[in-house]
Amino acid sequence: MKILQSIHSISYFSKLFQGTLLKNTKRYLSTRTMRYIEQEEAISIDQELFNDYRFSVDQLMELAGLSCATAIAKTYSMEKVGNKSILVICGPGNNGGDGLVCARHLKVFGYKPVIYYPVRTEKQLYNNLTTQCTNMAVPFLQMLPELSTVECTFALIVDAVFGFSFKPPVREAFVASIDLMKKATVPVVRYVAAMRFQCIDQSSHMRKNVEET
Ligand SMILES: NC(=O)C1=CN([C@@H]2O[C@H](COP(=O)(O)OP(=O)(O)OC[C@H]3O[C@@H](n4cnc5c(N)ncnc54)[C@H](OP(=O)(O)O)[C@@H]3O)[C@@H](O)[C@H]2O)[C@@H](O)CC1
Repeated sequence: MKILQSIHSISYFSKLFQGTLLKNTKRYLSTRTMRYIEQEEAISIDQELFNDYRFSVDQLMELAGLSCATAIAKTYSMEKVGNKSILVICGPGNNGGDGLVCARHLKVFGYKPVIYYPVRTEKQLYNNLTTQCTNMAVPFLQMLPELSTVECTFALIVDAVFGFSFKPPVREAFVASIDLMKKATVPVVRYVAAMRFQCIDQSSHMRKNVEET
């Protein structure tokens, strides 16, 4: 599960978009060539943001979701997406929260996000985020759509399932979602891609890493 273990904290991206460079991040930005960072590095960047810079989870999550939605809008224009929807698959943790924020901003941008959020964690933060989506008419699916439905209904999938707290193996509730993303021919967007303002689609890289799960 290399790609999941190395998924960046979105808070990291947030800093980029806010033009703030923290000490732990400078070493990742020394050249224009970006790379994946490992799970522990992502955690330490987040710790720095929380402890030294006193950011709150809500703040970072908002920036994370907005950054991801912005990256999607830059990569997949409304013309490219056409009349199709965007499937946002959310996990039970903060990465899933990032996905909920991303969906809300996609809606504001004029896209048609649809959320699949199979395991809801009872926390005020997530409850608020789901309420915001509901009130903004972003639909929540009760069931994961079939692959054939995904192919004809959705322009892309946003993978907001796991972040750096993922521990293999994937539990039953998310096996079908991971499997769907492996099989789908529509692009699968991961947060890691936001860094370069381009999204990882069904490239061999992404596919290879997903298959490592
Ligand atoms: N730090 C921050 O505040 C911010 C972080 N940000 C983002 O959040 C990400 C880190 O967030 P996170 O720590 O909540 O972890 P994340 O991986 O999203 O979810 C953990 C959940 O998944 C579950 N789970 C684990 N393994 C599993 C498995 N095999 N199969 C099934 N379930 C499994 C696990 O369950 P548990 O093990 O606790 O029972 C728990 O419920 C980070 O990468 C970045 O994207 C931004 O929002 C900015 C603010």
